[in-house]
Amino acid sequence: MDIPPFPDDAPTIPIARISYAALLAGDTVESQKVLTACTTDGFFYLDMTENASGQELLDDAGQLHSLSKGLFDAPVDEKMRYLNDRGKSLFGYKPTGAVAKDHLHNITSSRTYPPEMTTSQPLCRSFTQNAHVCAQVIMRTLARQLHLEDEDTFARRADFKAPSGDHLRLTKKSLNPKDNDGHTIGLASHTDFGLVTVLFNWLGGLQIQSLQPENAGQWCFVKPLPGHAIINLGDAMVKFTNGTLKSAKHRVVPAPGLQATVDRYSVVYFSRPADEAIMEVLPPFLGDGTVQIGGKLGEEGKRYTTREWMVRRLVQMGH
Ligand SMILES: O=C(O)CCC(=O)C(=O)O
Ligand SMILES: [Fe+2]
Repeated sequence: MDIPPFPDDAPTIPIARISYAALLAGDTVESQKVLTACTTDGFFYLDMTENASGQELLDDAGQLHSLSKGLFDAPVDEKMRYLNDRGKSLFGYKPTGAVAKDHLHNITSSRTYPPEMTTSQPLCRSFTQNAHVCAQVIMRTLARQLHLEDEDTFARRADFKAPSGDHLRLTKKSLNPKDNDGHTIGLASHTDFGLVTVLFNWLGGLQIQSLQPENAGQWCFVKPLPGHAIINLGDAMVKFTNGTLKSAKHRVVPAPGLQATVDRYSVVYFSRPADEAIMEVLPPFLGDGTVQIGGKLGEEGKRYTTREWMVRRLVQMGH
């Protein structure tokens, strides 16, 4: 891939670098790094190059990157045929496109996707399957590190075969010279809603807020690292653990330096609890019974299923 270099002088955050192969092997030092990352920055790099399923995920992400270029280059009226049903569904075309795990794997009935997407179904299936496994490996690692009796406490709530809001999202952001003014935000500050997000991008632009004393609170870039995915947790993990784990705020701004002159794509898998899973603090985190974190909905006292909760979050975010 021919992309301009990430500039040396752009402020970056040195998030942890963790080996996927080591997590799969149950390495305790690497596993501890996951828990530390998920209680501090909320983001970490996962090295995908040392094991077969990681490498496959990396290769599939590269192919989806190429596929994205074709999909987004289609004329607008062609793309509008696959328009997302705003406010009702996550899937279909909008300036960002998304494909449901459930549609790809015949878990629920599908919708119309562009022909390129249909012919690439094996690729999308393989990517979503491997990304789901990766998300569950992170969830099991966290459960073990938190000394939960059941290491599937989180992962079980993300049963692959159960209908859920899990999806693959392909995004493209084109250069708009007037955006490159140092102020424009491509994707406003937000936290992801779900369990674990597995992100691949090739250009800078993603930012999180620094925790380093010398520049605390400053938005700094998460510089893309070849061969690595970027992993972060969503609000469902915060809710389940009563605030023990963190879903960090992040945003996307134009890529720094010369990188701003080329189109920016990202390939993301969002894992979420199954639609029917109850969004509540799990017993090991109840402590003296005080719910620390009510989510962002002021929902104290009401039990929502994940589907209800996600719909409310979508409305809240103006989707
Ligand atoms: O494009 C990126 O690097 C991040 C995208 C993101 O945060 C999101 O889609 O939720
Ligand atoms: Fe996000």
